[in-house]
Amino acid sequence: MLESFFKLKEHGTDVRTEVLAGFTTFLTMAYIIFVNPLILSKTGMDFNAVFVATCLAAALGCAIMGLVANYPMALAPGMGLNAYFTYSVVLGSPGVTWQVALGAVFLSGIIFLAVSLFKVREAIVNAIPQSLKFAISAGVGLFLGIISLKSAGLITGSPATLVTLGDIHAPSTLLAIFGFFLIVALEYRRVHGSIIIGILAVTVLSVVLGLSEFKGVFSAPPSLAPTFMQMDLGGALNVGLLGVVFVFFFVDLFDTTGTLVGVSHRAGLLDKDGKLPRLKRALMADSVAIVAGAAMGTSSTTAYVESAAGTAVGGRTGLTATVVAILFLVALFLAPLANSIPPYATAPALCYVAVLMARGLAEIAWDDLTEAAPAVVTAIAMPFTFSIADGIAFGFISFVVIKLLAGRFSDLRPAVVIIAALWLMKFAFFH
Ligand SMILES: Nc1ncnc2[nH]cnc12
Repeated sequence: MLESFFKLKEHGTDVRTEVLAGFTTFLTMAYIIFVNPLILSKTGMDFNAVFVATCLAAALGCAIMGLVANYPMALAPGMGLNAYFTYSVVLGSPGVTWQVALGAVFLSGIIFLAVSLFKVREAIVNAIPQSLKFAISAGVGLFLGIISLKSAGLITGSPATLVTLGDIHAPSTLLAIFGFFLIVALEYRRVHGSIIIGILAVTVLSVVLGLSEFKGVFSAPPSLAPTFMQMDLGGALNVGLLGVVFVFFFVDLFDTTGTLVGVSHRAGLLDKDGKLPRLKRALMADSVAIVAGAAMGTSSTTAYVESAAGTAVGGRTGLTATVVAILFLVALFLAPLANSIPPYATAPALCYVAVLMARGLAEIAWDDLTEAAPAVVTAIAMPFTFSIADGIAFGFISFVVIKLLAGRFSDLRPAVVIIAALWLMKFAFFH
């Protein structure tokens, strides 16, 4: 039955390989069930409810990806947008509650669903300059980088220089540094689950040193009630939040499309035209999980680059993603373990994901100043304004201005000029 449903033989794989691939991918991305609740609960959201929402949104996204799209790609609430949700949308904007932010995620998911079903998606993706696409993902990496350094205690605020070196003798900071080196070393040696091993190693040392409390491993799944159906759609429809909805939609569109195509390319799943044959279904898996995730209580779900770990050990079909979905359901029983993990144990994982995402910088056309300058502006503005949205805005505006000044009018697609003009108006009238 599995054979015919997932067309295993046709893809040159078997049940054993697919199950192994599912376990491998799950282990590389399971850190999100600990990291996501820690980040989102800073907004006042209930930690345990976010933990449950994270597991369920990931399980739903993976199940649709596996059973409907038949791809070995896993999904979960994405790093980057969870930080944007917390630090920029809720903590950074007076009056915006986490309920309103969830409403914005929900709306972005509906737009994503509509755009994926109709042909608009390709038009949008094709209209955005390559260098800005890579700069956005690299900038999100740098944004995660500054957050990780802050939560590790490695940097701190300074009235004279804005940021400065933190207390590098603090035991928690030293543990975070150790965790990062451990993850990089294990990853270099191709140990599966290196990120989760790093998080757990720091947690165990922290408990042994008496810095944090161990609250157990297993329990019945906690209640979802504190965040379930709490989103405020009316609040999110406020004109001042249109930019936020746009950023959730826009970043996820590039994040997911880029990841799906990148991982599929490496796994040999693209057709002879370099396209993903069932991309529409794959994007549907993501948009449904975004909408359901917002209703349950988490920021946007996205396709995970970590899926490459599973395809590297032979995962080729939706059975891999289905196994990941089942494992996320099993993870619902790990709430006490999630509650035992201190922020400085997840900081190394954030920093490692920053390393992965910064890779986009290599793809920028460095020899063309009119491409490189806006790309660098985009990427560095994200950590320094502490906002993915401002980074995107700076990127589009500087791209248009620089191309105009250089007389390179043919490089300017109407969509890019319109987006730049809208951001400029927002800065002029709403900031
Ligand atoms: N935003 C993201 N995009 C792709 N893969 C990820 N893994 C964790 N966060 C991710």
